[in-house]
Amino acid sequence: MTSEVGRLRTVLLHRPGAELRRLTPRNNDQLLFDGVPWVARAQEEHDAFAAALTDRGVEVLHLDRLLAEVMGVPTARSEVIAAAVDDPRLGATLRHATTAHLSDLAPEDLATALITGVAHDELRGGRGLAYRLMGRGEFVVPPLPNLMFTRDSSVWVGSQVAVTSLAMPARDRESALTAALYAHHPRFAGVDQLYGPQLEHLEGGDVLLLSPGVLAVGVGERTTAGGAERLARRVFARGLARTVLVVPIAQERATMHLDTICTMVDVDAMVMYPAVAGSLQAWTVTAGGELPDDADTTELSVEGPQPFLTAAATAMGIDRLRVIDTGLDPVTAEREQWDDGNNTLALAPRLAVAYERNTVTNAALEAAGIEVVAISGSELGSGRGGPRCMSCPVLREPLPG
Ligand SMILES: NC(=[NH2+])NCCC[C@H](N)C(=O)O
Repeated sequence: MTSEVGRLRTVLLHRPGAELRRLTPRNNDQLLFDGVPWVARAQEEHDAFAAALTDRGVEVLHLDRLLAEVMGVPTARSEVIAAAVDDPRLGATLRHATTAHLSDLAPEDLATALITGVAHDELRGGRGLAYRLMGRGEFVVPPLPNLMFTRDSSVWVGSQVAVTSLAMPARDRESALTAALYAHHPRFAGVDQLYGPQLEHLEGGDVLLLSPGVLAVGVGERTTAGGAERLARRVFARGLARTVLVVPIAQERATMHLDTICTMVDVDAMVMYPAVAGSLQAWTVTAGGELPDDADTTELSVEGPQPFLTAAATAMGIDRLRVIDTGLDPVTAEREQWDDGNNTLALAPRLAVAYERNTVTNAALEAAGIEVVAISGSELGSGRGGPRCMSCPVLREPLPG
């Protein structure tokens, strides 16, 4: 995969399940939701999203199904169980009981438990001090309600996949699941892994494939400069890119990832939040010398900063990157940015999935010649993620020419 807009062939989604039923007004902030979604409706919305993709010829892979399939593989099981109990809250006795509980589960039930979490009263054989002191509403293994944002836990560059290292404690275990999937599922046999969960923080929502050979990586609340640096070294050494634009973004919830501010909708066009369009800067990172065998020691050349739009056009070898604004006036723009108006998923050049609620932005896209496939996201949106966050493209057709 070398672009954000080549015709989408295969995508990894996760239909939200019982893990969303774990959200309460007491835990939703910590679990990174802005409310308590109506789960059945969120599932309907997600089904409609998946149908919009399959109707247009996209193969949809489901993370939970692949995970259930891979939970029959002993090494995959032990890796994800180890990650689930690697939690200092547990202590040795509870860790042991939890390991035993999970190890006894059939593949499908294990996959469910890893995603939905294990509540205090669901643990068979729970005992010991940590267990007895734990409140009834607490989780021995916390749920993963953000798993539906498959964009963040892995990202493909070319034919390789980067299993990411998620920054927020509520999400860091997600990449243990994607790591197991890519390492052990026959569907991904032979795929090289470009990154790993123990490395510097890096999330897929911050990685944009601007054009073949050119990546933009947002650095802010989630991805660190260290993460961007390691990814850059690795993509250069493996010949997957020649330029990485490192783009600092405000460290706040509204702009948690670069893809909350801008996404590609055509080979030379982005939808972008106008409040930042003028001030966004980029550091241009390229390989600084010979490419050694050990990717992590590649010299880097760092230039800039420069206005992002200028740096991007230069790196992409085009005169100008066209920008379509989110909203029209600043208030509408702020509202539609918050509701993921910028977070579109391109199915092909000039064809993108967007939330229907962002009517002003969608009209601007249509006026600019971008066909919008509108989906509803009233419940899905409470997790603050749109069509791009909810999808991990696995295969796109190369761009013509
Ligand atoms: N690529 C994205 N913009 N992902 C959105 C993730 C939303 C999720 N609730 C979080 O806070 O992590």
